[in-house]
Amino acid sequence: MTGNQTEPTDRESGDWRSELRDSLGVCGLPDQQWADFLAALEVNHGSVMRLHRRWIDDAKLQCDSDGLRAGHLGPPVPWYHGAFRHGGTWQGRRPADTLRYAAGDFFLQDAGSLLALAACGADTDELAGSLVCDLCASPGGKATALVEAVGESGFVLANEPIRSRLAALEFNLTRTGSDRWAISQKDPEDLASQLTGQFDCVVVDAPCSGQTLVARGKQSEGSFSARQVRHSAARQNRILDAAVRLLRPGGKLIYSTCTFAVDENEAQVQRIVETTSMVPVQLEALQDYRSVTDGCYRLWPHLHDCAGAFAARLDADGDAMSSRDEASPPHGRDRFSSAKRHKNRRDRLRPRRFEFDPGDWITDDVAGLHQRTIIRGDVAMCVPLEAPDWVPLIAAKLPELAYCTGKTWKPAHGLSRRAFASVTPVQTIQVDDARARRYLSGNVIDCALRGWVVVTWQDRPLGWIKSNGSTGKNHLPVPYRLTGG
Ligand SMILES: C[S@@+](CC[C@H](N)C(=O)[O-])C[C@H]1O[C@@H](n2cnc3c(N)ncnc32)[C@H](O)[C@@H]1O
Repeated sequence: MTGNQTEPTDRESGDWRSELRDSLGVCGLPDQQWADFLAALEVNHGSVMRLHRRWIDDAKLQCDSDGLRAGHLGPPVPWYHGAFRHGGTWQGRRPADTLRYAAGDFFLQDAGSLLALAACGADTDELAGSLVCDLCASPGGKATALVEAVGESGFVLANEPIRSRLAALEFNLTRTGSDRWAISQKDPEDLASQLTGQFDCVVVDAPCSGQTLVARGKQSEGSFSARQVRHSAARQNRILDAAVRLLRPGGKLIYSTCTFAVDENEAQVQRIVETTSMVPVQLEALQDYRSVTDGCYRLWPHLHDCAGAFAARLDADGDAMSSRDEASPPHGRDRFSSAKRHKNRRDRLRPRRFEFDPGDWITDDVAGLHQRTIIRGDVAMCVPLEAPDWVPLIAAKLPELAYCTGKTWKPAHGLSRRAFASVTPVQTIQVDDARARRYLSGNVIDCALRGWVVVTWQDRPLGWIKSNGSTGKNHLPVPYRLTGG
């Protein structure tokens, strides 16, 4: 795409601007905004920092001022509590090179992607204790916020059908420090057949023509073509129909895209309203971003300093859904019968005794108290006891507990990161900034302890070392290391 701006009257065939203008349909911009919109489309708006909820005061959802403001956080993102602009560097470094980022204090994402999270109340207590499905989850910009939002009594199933995208999702979920998640790799229709009527909230951040991503070089001009829009809309129809089936009566559906085309946005919502008992929800907090269709919200690059975004909120009419689902078994264990039939034979769900002793690494009795442990091949994973029965049967990946090399079991990196939540390490070593940076760069660090030790920085767990009483060998997996020096 070139930087040339085109007048609204330019309609020669094949021009991406006219295709874009056509695709906006009823959401078309007034002529006087068109040039600004086109110019803003080509600007890279940069990412914002979404703070982990543990750094936001629970009672008032006020930003914890401990060092965050001093680190030169910019203005807050108006549509999402706890997200801030940062102006390119923070604490003199790129945000992704800071110790706070390595420790999981914040995530970096486009401000527009926070619109969908605001629509489901992920920045409030609305989702606390909920069972949430993120149906199109990788790389996890939304799933990580959802995991934080459901807290210690909820659970998130992060589904991503494309295998090659699971690693990024797992990486980001591990950074949350929570064990209240599982990853599935299912086609949405298959998932809906297995888990009909289970979820309090389903988030569909749908694959789309990606018209907002052109400035970031992630999408070509082809994303503006009517053909591409039609192709995406057809896929969205299928995903949305599956999403509705996954909802329990009274549950909420969040639909979002990163495209402008009305056929992928408002028209999808309209279709769902007309063909199901879902009801659009007007959200007081998002009134400034209302679109032409009830329950729909938009951000524009020239108005809101972000790539642009669409989000909608629809709630399931409890009564209508109950009668629709009368033929289905009630909410509860029976629902999982079909999933149970497909029980994964690789799982050893309740090993008679561990082939390793997690008590060498953590003080909690992982087996008996809070977790079910599942061993698949060389990896031991865990599920909170209160999570639904179907979780191990559906999950492609779960929070890791340990892994085996040769005959030796070693603690998984994810276990060290959960030192915030369910896990208490037997041994920790507190390090200052310089040693933290050395550790996060993959180096050994001095340590007078022996055995497995969690390295902590400002009380935040960073990862494991195995120490011989003088030197701690670095066990931080490469993807979690800092690259900025
Ligand atoms: C817009 S991205 C999701 C971004 C993610 N929610 C986040 O916030 O980081 C859409 C995702 O949907 C996945 N996807 C592709 N086809 C799909 C399908 N048929 N059903 C569900 N998800 C699909 C893509 O692989 C991609 O990871």
